Amino acid sequence: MPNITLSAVSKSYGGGDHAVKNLDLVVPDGAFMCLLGPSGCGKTTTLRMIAGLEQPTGGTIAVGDRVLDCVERGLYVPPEKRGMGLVFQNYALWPHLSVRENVEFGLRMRKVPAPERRARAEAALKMVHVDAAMDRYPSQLSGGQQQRVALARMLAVNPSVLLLDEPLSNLDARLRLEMRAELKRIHEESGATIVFVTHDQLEALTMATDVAVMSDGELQQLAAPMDMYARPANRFVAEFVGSPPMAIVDVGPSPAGLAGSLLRHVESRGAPERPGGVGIRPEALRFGAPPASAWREEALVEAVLPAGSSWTVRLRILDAELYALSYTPVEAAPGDVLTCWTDQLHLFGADGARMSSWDAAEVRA
Ligand SMILES: Nc1ncnc2c1ncn2[C@@H]1O[C@H](COP(=O)(O)OP(=O)(O)OP(=O)(O)O)[C@@H](O)[C@H]1O
Repeated sequence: MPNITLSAVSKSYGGGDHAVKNLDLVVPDGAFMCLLGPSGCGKTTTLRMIAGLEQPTGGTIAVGDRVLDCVERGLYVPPEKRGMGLVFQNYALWPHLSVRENVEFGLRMRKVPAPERRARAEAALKMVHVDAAMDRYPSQLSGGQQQRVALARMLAVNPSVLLLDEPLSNLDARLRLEMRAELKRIHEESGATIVFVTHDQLEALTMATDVAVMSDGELQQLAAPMDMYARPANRFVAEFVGSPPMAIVDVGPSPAGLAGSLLRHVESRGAPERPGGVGIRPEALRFGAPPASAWREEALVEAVLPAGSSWTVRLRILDAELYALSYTPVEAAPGDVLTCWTDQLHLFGADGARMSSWDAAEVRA
């Protein structure tokens, strides 16, 4: 299936505020795209518009050359004619049908002959590893198994586009982890295009090939997950993606303390413009002997929080409190003073946008 293209898509409910504003988005064929953002940012509305469950109030949605929605031309293709599979947060399995019958249901509706139906249902259940429970009823399955059956039901129909709205939200932490790996495998094996809605940045980073971050109905950044993590396009994305989040130090008109120290450093490193904010990821804050090009300061250790495989350290640096995240043991105690440094600073302009000229300057340096 070709790309899904949203052009200047808007949606307002009942003439109120826009849930989605002027959205331009291309979902490439075969992509695993996550729509990521906080509650109410418009991601579910976007997914429902792609599915045809909501009609946009402005713009165009197309798959390749086939226009599915065009507000200007009064064009709208209903969900059942879009050839897309849907799984929503509250997946409903028929309680009186066995697992196999549940998966065959959609195929029966499409009048697929019985032997083929059976074979496709079994193949889909194998793909999600629930084939051993084929003759059980939903009430005899765990939540995770039920979730997989819902996925199998969708996969059996063989859609080239899968639309998933927080499908892992009812699962416990261990199952979520397992299902992330499963979904990634299913994506690779099926070759389907997946659009996945989540507010969980870890889910987006671990599974997606492309992440679209939304806020307040608007697209903030569209990028491959690790590119987004390394080079967030603006302060919103920088603070939303990453845990613990990036600290962004405001640089006012007469910066003192930590802001002053950071500003002096970036100016000495040839920052092309004066930033409005300087961001530091906790794991980019290091201890010990810094390289000559790094920013450095003395830091007072306030607390050390070991968590098995990582150590979070709360530091006071000049007038500010920052968190450092280390994946090697931190042998320090409250009251100790350490030299901390980083060579990975993120600069944002007064408007909050990333100063990519700084990234380029850093690469040259
Ligand atoms: N049927 C509706 N009628 C009126 N307003 C709606 C409707 N559906 C969504 N909205 C509003 O549109 C905005 C976007 O909602 P949407 O559900 O798309 O966000 P979301 O990012 O998916 O949030 P969540 O993660 O909480 O589901 C919100 O302000 C919401 O209140």
